[in-house]
Amino acid sequence: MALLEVSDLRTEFTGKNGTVAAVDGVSFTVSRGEALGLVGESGCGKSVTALSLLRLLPASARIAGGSIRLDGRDLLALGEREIRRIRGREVAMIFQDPMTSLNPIMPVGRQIAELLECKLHLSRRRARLRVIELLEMVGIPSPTTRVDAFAHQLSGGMRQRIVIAMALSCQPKLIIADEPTTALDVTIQAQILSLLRALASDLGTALILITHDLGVVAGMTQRIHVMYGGRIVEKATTQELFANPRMPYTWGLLRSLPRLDHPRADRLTPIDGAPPDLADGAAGCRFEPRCGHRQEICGASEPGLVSAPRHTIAEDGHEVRCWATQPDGWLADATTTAGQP
Ligand SMILES: Nc1ncnc2c1ncn2[C@@H]1O[C@H](COP(=O)(O)OP(=O)(O)OP(=O)(O)O)[C@@H](O)[C@H]1O
Repeated sequence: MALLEVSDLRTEFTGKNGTVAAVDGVSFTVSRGEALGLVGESGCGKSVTALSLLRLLPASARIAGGSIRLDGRDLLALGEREIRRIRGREVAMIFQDPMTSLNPIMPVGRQIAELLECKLHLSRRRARLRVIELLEMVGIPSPTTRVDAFAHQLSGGMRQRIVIAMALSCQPKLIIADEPTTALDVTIQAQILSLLRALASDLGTALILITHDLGVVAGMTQRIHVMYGGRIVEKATTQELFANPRMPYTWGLLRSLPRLDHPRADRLTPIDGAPPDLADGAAGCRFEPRCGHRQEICGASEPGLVSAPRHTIAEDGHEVRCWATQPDGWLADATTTAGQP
């Protein structure tokens, strides 16, 4: 049994202009200790998917369908007290801006200690000692001093290390990291990502890494799911996705990545057009208006997420939502468009 099983999840926002499904029919699993990347442009539904998992949605949103199972337990059926027990203790979240997770008027160490006292029932003294160990583990220099620092006295990278220590403090089974390094300098980003990867893998913690940047998940995850317009449009192992991407949207994401073999910045090609307006309820493939390979059927009806044809891929389990690259599609054999600006 997978650690996390998300099935046909649908999360809707209701506002003045009616109801839109920000997450629409999303299904995926995460195994124990596995790292999964959830990738796509801004607004494609990555964060809403993550917030749905822990039922941390804003008041204007609701989970309208599907199921979320953690270790076999249906998280959507739990009461508020029970889901609160799961947060932090079994599933922890790391957000983009560490300041959203840290209390500015409480020493950082005390914030982690409170979690340990409340969730693991450690005494105040034992919690403080454990916090110092955790700060050491995430590479905070002089942890016995820094334990009493306030968030504003630390750099952005140090704050994110504190947030990682907080996420790991109760030894959760799963960490969801939503753009954990976007707010940091590039050099610090790499340090924080490798720290997160090393700690999660040492401790056997599963990880869902959410990012708009395929480059970030390349070295961090075993599998990648690409999202577009509230849907998953491609699923594959990380190696397979980079070797044999099948969906034109994924090709676009890959073309917009800097590459060492194409050092000139002008070789980067952003994807033309804007993400879809989820309110317009178009019948076809959601990427159709921006796709350079579209044909009539693409605007008329939406393809399902199906296994890619075996002769064009190296691995089973590779799924794609695209008329063009399905077995009898007009790009059924095209595999080289990827990353070839
Ligand atoms: N507070 C909100 N009110 C109304 N609609 C929202 C709200 N938050 C998100 N949405 C809708 O959900 C969609 C998905 O948003 P989400 O934040 O999950 O995207 P994302 O892929 O995580 O992008 P980003 O990286 O910018 O956070 C948005 O395009 C928008 O339509």
